[in-house]
Amino acid sequence: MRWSRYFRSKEESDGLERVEKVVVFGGGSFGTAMGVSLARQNKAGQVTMLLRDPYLCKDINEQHCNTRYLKDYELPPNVNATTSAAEALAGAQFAIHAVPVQHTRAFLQGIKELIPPTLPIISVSKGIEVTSGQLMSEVIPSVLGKKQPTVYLSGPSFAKEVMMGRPTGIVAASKDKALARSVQRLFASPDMRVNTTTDVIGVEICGSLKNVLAIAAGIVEGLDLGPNAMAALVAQGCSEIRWLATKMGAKAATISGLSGLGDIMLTCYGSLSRNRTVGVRLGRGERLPDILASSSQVAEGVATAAVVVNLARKYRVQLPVLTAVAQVVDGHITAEQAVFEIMNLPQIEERP
Ligand SMILES: NC(=O)c1ccc[n+]([C@@H]2O[C@H](COP(=O)([O-])OP(=O)(O)OC[C@H]3O[C@@H](n4cnc5c(N)ncnc54)[C@H](O)[C@@H]3O)[C@@H](O)[C@H]2O)c1
Ligand SMILES: O=P(O)(O)OC[C@H](O)CO
Repeated sequence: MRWSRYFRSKEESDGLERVEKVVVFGGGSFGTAMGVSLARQNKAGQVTMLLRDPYLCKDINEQHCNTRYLKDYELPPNVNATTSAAEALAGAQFAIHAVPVQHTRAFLQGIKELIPPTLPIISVSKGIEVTSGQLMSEVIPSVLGKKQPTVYLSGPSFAKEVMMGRPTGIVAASKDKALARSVQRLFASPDMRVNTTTDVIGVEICGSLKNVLAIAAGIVEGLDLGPNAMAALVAQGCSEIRWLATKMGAKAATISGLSGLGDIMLTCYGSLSRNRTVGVRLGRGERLPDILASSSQVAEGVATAAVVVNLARKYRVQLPVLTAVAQVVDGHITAEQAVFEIMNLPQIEERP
């Protein structure tokens, strides 16, 4: 028997019963994209997005378009939106959490009384909370309780590519292997492959730090330093992420997998990356407040960069590239000064 037929028959034998409803927290580009991915396959009878903006709700419900974040794409008819958490959560069997990390705690605290304790939360948010230094796998349980089922989705996945139905590979990380497999079956499609892992820390720290490295990659692009410099920078950044992630308990397979190397390559080299774009504009001399004010979309690496400095200190790891991003983002040094300082660090032996 061909392996593909074997695995297909196995999946079909224990396939997920069709999900009647999925709620999406956060009606931005990725929450929309992942909800649409389910709605298109009719894997979820109804996808309801919980938004704050009643006007955007109206556009989604009447024009079938997320006119603010994905205006060029039509939404399937089984995607709707509401500003009512009670309405959004009613009957939902999974929740996709796509609210930016820095706003997650307040958001969840505002609706936690309405969230059933057995509702699986599938977090797609990538970053580290500045106020606590916590990953999403710490923030969500700290608000909803440690028994709330949670899965953390990460990997090389631009929202627009998902909306276009282009092949995408991601990782579903959970300590609950059966839950990770359920989420794998929920999102798996001819357009989306979903690996599973129990290495939640590894998936989360890689997904968070790659955003910081992408800002550095953008700076190299913005300064027009060329492909040699870009390759050297990304390689150094990969080492720094490996050193820190390993110290934090990440598995090597995760670091070299989709949520690590895969997402690093996509975000550092992919022009769709918001984090990379922030770096490009910093490299061209724009001020960070002007850059952030000009976009309605989040670049999680800007906030996460500040936390990297504390993590480097806590785990006693030298992270010259990742910490330089924090200094540029804070305005302590310019992009040019960051490059000068890194290039003039002592010449060293390659570290494992
Ligand atoms: N866009 C992508 O390609 C992509 C891919 C993978 C993962 N992600 C991650 O998904 C998360 C969401 O990113 P996005 O791209 O959808 O962001 P976005 O900027 O497109 O949208 C953010 C959404 O969060 C909402 N929001 C902001 N502050 C809020 C608050 N205080 N309370 C409630 N809602 C609030 C906004 O209204 C908006 O709907 C991020 O952590 C991002 O790193 C994004
Ligand atoms: O646009 P970015 O930089 O937030 O990256 C989006 C996704 O995380 C890519 O995997």
